[in-house]
Amino acid sequence: MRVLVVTAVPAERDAVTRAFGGAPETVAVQGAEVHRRGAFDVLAGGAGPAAAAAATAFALASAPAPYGLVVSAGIGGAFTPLTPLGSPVVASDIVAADLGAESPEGFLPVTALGFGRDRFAPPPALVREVAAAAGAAAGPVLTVSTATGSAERAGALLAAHPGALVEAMEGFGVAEAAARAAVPVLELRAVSNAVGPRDRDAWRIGDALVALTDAFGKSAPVLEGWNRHDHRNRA
Ligand SMILES: O=C(O)c1cccc(C(=O)CC[C@H]2O[C@@H](n3cnc4c(=O)[nH]cnc43)[C@H](O)[C@@H]2O)c1
Repeated sequence: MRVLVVTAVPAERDAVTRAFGGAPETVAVQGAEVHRRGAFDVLAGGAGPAAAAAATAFALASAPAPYGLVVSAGIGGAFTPLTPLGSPVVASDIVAADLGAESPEGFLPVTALGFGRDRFAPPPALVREVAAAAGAAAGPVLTVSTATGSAERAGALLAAHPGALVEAMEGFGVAEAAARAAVPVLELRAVSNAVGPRDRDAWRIGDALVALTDAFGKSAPVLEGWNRHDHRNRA
């Protein structure tokens, strides 16, 4: 089965392809470049949910053979010390954390406004298998358009989304595009920083990219072998 992996930046894309060894083949697609290695096509689609959705939609629509799975991958910020720097996290839910409206009573998700959707659920059995293979924690991963930079904002996000493990900026965009193509989605992140007061010097991007490579190396057989029609893979 073919797997499309979408990252934000080339450094994350290269961390993913390193997991498969050797040099990837480079294939031009509309608006981007896919790095192909075996069953995996890896694409740096840009930062933020809009760029991620556009890149994923183009890649899905222009693929010569259909993809069976789309994975949003990269580094991310952790809400809790339970997922320390350099640890992998797989999303049980991909949540649009700031898509909605403010109100005097707090944040209202877009669904409370009567339209759209605010989350996607990857196949639970796939989440379990990837978490076990990669040694990853599983839990909600938030998609934000603005990276959190204060303790107040971190607290507000956790109040609105209890149990959130990580925030990043692309998962929900990738998931929207995948859903429209009726392809299952997964999000796999490696923790580069703690969510809270902005301290870019404290980000451990190198360690997170190494962890991302390791997580993909361990998950690749599960991802490649995933078959959503196989009864063993159902929730
Ligand atoms: O400067 C570099 O070498 C470098 C290498 C790889 C990645 C980066 C990024 O800046 C990636 C941006 C990407 O990371 C996600 N991210 C990471 N931490 C957070 C966070 O605390 N809040 C939100 N997003 C985060 C996000 O998906 C960005 O698109 C730099």
